[in-house]
Amino acid sequence: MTHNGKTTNIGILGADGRMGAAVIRAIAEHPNARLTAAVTAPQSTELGRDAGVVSGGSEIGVSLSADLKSALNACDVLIDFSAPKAAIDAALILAGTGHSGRCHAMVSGTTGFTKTEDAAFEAAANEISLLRSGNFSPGVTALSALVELATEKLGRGWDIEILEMHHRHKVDAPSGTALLLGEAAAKGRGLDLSQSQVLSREGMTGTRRDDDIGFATLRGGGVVGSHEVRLASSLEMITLSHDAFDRSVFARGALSSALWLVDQPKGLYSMRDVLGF
Ligand SMILES: NC(=O)C1=CN([C@@H]2O[C@H](COP(=O)(O)OP(=O)(O)OC[C@H]3O[C@@H](n4cnc5c(N)ncnc54)[C@H](OP(=O)(O)O)[C@@H]3O)[C@@H](O)[C@H]2O)C=CC1
Ligand SMILES: O=C(O)C1=N[C@H](C(=O)O)C[C@H](O)C1
Repeated sequence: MTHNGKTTNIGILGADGRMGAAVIRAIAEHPNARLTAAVTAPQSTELGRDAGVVSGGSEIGVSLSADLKSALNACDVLIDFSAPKAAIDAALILAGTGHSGRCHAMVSGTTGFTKTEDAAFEAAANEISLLRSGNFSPGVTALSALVELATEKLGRGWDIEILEMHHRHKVDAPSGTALLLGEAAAKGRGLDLSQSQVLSREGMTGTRRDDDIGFATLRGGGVVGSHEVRLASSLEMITLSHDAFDRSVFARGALSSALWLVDQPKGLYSMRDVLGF
């Protein structure tokens, strides 16, 4: 992907988290991106420290701060890997009439939103350029297109089940990626995911309904992110799967998305728009 040689100023929300650190490292390696703001939670013990050092690299002259409004005056685009409340607060400030700062674009990878929170967050896209994805890896973006194609072509008679495994520190389930793949499967089959999803199973569940889309969640160790979509008929089964080996794959995808988004008009975008799937 080309970036027409200009330098884009980037702010990161969730700067001292696992993904925040990975994004800061990715920015440091990119010739057309510059970190200009690093925001974390008010209670963080890292406040005031240099963002480059906190991310495990060398000093870059940007201190970690809890001042989101100042950060939004210092960047062209905000990359968010934090928590649902923090992400929604940032989107509301950006979209609000009181915001006159330079930033009018936000890339968000935060997961774990309720349906109500999803709607509140995405409403910001009426005023700003907002790109969100449950997974910024090119591989998962391709996988979601493959899942949609397979479920569309195979049609009924193939049961859809989605399995995910993540590290022991993850706080939400099912993962944003599992839900994204569920949306793709539902779209291909012509279903509404909110009507079809079975997010977990326990006890006397009864038999499976034809249009169920089942989810299963595993947590353990340092697993970066593994997903499987199983399509099972009575005679055979297809397994479409993806494994992320390193968080840098998400960080680089989010950064490419941010460099793409700054040139887009306001609206809601996904990784599939960035990669042309
Ligand atoms: N879409 C994708 O490709 C990917 C998405 N994710 C998602 O990104 C999110 C973050 O993941 P990860 O980095 O592993 O989690 P971490 O817990 O390591 O990081 C989250 C960071 O956000 C900070 N934070 C919390 N509240 C606020 C706030 N109000 N303002 C500013 N910062 C805040 C936390 O600070 P503190 O610790 O002090 O609370 C922490 O530094 C999760 O939702 C995860 O699912 C993760 C990987 C890839
Ligand atoms: O929390 C994580 O780590 C990840 N979260 C995202 C998700 O919820 O799918 C993406 C990735 O799988 C890692």
